[in-house]
Amino acid sequence: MIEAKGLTKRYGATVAVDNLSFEVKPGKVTGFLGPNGAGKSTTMRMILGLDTPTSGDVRIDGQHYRDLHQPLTKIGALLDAKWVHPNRSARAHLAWMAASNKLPKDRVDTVLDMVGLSSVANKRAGAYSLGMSQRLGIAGALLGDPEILLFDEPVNGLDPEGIVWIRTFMHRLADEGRTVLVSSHLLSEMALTAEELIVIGRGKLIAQSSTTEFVDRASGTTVKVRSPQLDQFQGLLQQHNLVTRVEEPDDQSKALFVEGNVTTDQIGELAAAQGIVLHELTLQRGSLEAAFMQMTGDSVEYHAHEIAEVTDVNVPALSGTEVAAGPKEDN
Ligand SMILES: Nc1ncnc2c1ncn2[C@@H]1O[C@H](COP(=O)(O)OP(=O)(O)OP(=O)(O)O)[C@@H](O)[C@H]1O
Repeated sequence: MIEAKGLTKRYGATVAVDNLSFEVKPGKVTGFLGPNGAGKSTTMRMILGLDTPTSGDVRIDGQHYRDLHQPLTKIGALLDAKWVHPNRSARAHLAWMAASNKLPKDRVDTVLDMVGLSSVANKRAGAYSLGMSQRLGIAGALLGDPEILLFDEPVNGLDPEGIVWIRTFMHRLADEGRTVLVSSHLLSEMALTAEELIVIGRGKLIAQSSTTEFVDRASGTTVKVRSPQLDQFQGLLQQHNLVTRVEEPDDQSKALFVEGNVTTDQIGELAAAQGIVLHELTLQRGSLEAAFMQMTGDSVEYHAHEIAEVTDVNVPALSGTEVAAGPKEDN
């Protein structure tokens, strides 16, 4: 488990991470979400002892990174996929990492096989595509067979096949009981990958919950109903003070949507009590994008009009499936 308490990092006047407390538990993929500059990488660097907190604390199974006996056997990380000498082969790079951490040599071939790089293991890493480099970075993280894994933006720049591979791989690692923390600003991808979420904006915690709870809490649920007695049923639901709307998509029959976080059980029982025939009864969840916008809606309005005075949590608006990036300050 990773546990952060009041974690804070300042760079001069910039507060990169602001009194952040969270827990990352084993057996699940936890998504670490936030726009560019939110403080995700800084937090990961502090977990790994690469940056020192200005105040607060982060521990790995109760210990600071610096106090771990053989750190790579406890926690592995992919922070920067291009952090490999370009003239070294993947095998040589991993062999060097294994030797410098006193890890058994045979782990090199094991992890190359796990990430599907065995057939290109002797090629120069400098000639690798971004997808191959990400796989090599993941192999390095797995070298010590650690219980805890950190991946900073592992799917950035990957093609759809690479994205699906990484998603499936993360799920496998979590199913093996490992603690997996993955940062990303690709919300639609995180909705598929992460069971748990830690959402931050401007260094502060916005939410920590399961992905489902985050989406349901922020954007609510709707029940979709299709029925040959739709008008009659709509009237009945309105008598129960339920908010409904009817939609008629081109390719499907008319459907009724019941708002207000009602359950399919409630709607099904109302229909049964009146002998209404149902052809469909489905719970519809909002998207993670919609939830994120809802959670940060006030800030977005504020952002649009008074950007110069923003001092509190303020996550910029979203564009497509990504959290929009504000101008990043120089490091
Ligand atoms: N070494 C540094 N010196 C000064 N400022 C820094 C330094 N590292 C990070 N920052 C600033 O701290 C803030 C958080 O940056 P960080 O890279 O942790 O965010 P992030 O959420 O990982 O963003 P991205 O998605 O772009 O990787 C930003 O304002 C950034 O400019």
